[in-house]
Amino acid sequence: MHVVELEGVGVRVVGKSLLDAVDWQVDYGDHWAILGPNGAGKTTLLSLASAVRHPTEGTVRVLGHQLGRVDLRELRRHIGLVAASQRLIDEELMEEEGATAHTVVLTGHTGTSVPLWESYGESEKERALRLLSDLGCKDLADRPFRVCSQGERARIRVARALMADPAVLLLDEPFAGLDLPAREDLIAAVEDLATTRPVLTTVMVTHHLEEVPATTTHAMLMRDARVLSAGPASEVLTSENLSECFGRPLHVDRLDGRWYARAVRP
Ligand SMILES: Nc1ncnc2c1ncn2[C@@H]1O[C@H](COP(=O)(O)OP(=O)(O)OP(=O)(O)O)[C@@H](O)[C@H]1O
Repeated sequence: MHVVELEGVGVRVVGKSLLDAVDWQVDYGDHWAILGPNGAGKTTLLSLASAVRHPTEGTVRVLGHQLGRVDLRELRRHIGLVAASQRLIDEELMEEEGATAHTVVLTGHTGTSVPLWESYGESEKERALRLLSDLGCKDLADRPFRVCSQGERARIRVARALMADPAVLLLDEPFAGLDLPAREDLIAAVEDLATTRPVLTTVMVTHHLEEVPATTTHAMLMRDARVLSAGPASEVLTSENLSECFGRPLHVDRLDGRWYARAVRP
């Protein structure tokens, strides 16, 4: 069984194809990075993998369950999603209520945007603290989420997503708006997760090759609603493939396991 499996998948809205003829398999313990220009279809792909939407055609299976034949809410309990689009809905309430970072992580246990205190025992409270510590933000436990920096919030969000002990963690542009140290802290935290949780599968959407963690095992390049290339990261993230994907000559370097891209000068 695959964690995520797409066969001949298309997603269409009136007059527009958001995904076209996509085949994809994610296995347990894989760490995928998905790259592509704006509008390529990356977020649409994640919305299928996170059981948020159905395909217009083809088959999507997540954790062995075919979308369309399963209770999506039940399935979503096993999927950790950190997406910019969720932020406004989930976090505004908690900010207004003055919730601490620890409380925000606890709400991941119930999958709610307000804390349900009767559902949290000592073991959940300790687990939330441990997750904050795993993400390198132990000292933030009692700090109001409202005052946490963007970089701290990004790591708290990952801790919250892990609170439900998901089989797969989906990260949609987790580095958006982070400065360099905050970006590097989050990359280090994601790399640590790959070491400390070998069975956790991750899929990350990002715009920048520099943000791809060294622990990434597989990559997909998307363009115009289609998959341009997908497979082992070292085979996919080449100068030739990246140049085709972003539509200009790029040179790709690899250093200490990370990837870097720059434009080829004429
Ligand atoms: N409901 C919709 N109706 C019409 N067009 C849509 C709809 N949802 C998405 N799109 C369009 O489909 C395309 C793919 O969107 P998607 O968000 O998947 O791209 P993306 O690769 O994540 O882009 P970005 O890097 O800019 O976030 C975009 O051009 C977007 O405007």
